[in-house]
Amino acid sequence: MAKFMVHPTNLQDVKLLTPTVHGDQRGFFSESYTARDFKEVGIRQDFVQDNHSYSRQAGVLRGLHFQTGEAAQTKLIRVVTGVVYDVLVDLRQGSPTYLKTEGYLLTGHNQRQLLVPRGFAHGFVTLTDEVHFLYKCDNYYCKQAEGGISWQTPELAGIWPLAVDQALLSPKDTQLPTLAEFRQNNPFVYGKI
Ligand SMILES: Cc1cn([C@H]2C[C@H](O)[C@@H](COP(=O)(O)OP(=O)(O)O[C@H]3O[C@H](C)C(=O)[C@H](O)[C@H]3O)O2)c(=O)[nH]c1=O
Repeated sequence: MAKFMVHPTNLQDVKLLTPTVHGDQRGFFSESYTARDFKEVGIRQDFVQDNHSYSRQAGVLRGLHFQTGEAAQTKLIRVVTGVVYDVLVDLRQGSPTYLKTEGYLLTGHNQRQLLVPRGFAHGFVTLTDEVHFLYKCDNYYCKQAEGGISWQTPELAGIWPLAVDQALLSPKDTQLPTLAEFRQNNPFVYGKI
C-alpha cells in the first residue's frame, strides 16, 4: 500500500503529502512520521527539534519567519486540529522559483504535511479557532539568527484568504520589514539564506 499521496507544488523542493490514514468506527490511526518512508519521498533530513504552537482563535497570523545562515531550518509541518492557510516565499538566490510564493490549506482533517526547505520565509494564518500546529525542524532554534518579512509585503498581495482582514500578530511580527526592506538591510545575509 502506498504510504503517501504526494501532491504537486509550484515551489522547487517544497513537498506536500498525505500519509495513509487507517480509519475505523473508533476514529483513525496514522503513522504521522517514519524516517524510512519519508526518505523514500525525498525527505531525508534528520530532524532535531519538534515544535507545537497553539492558536486559540481564527485570524492569528504567525510569520513570515526564517532563520538565516548556518541556523537555517527545514520544517516538516502538520496541523492536528483546525485549519490554517500556510504561505511560503522562496528566498534562495539561484532557485528556479526564487521570490515565488504559494499558499497551502493544511487541516486536521486533510492531514496534509508540508515540507518547507531551508531558505524559505514561512508564515500561516488560522482560519478556525483552536489550532494545534506541529512541526519538525532539522536545526535548533537560534534567536540571533531570526529573520522575517511582513505578511503585508507587496509580493504577498492577494495570496491571503479574503477572511484575513483582522489578523492578530505578535508585537514582533507587526514590526517586520517588507521583502525589499529586508533585502536592502541584509544584502549578504539575504544571499546566504
Ligand atoms: C520559534 C521558537 C520560539 N521560541 C520562543 C520564543 C518566544 O519566547 C516564544 C514565541 O516565539 P514566536 O513568537 O517567534 O513564535 P511564532 O510566531 O509561532 O514563530 C514561529 O512561527 C513561524 C510560522 C515559523 O515558521 C517559525 O518556526 C517560528 O518563527 O517561543 C522557542 O523557545 N523556540 C523556538 O523554536
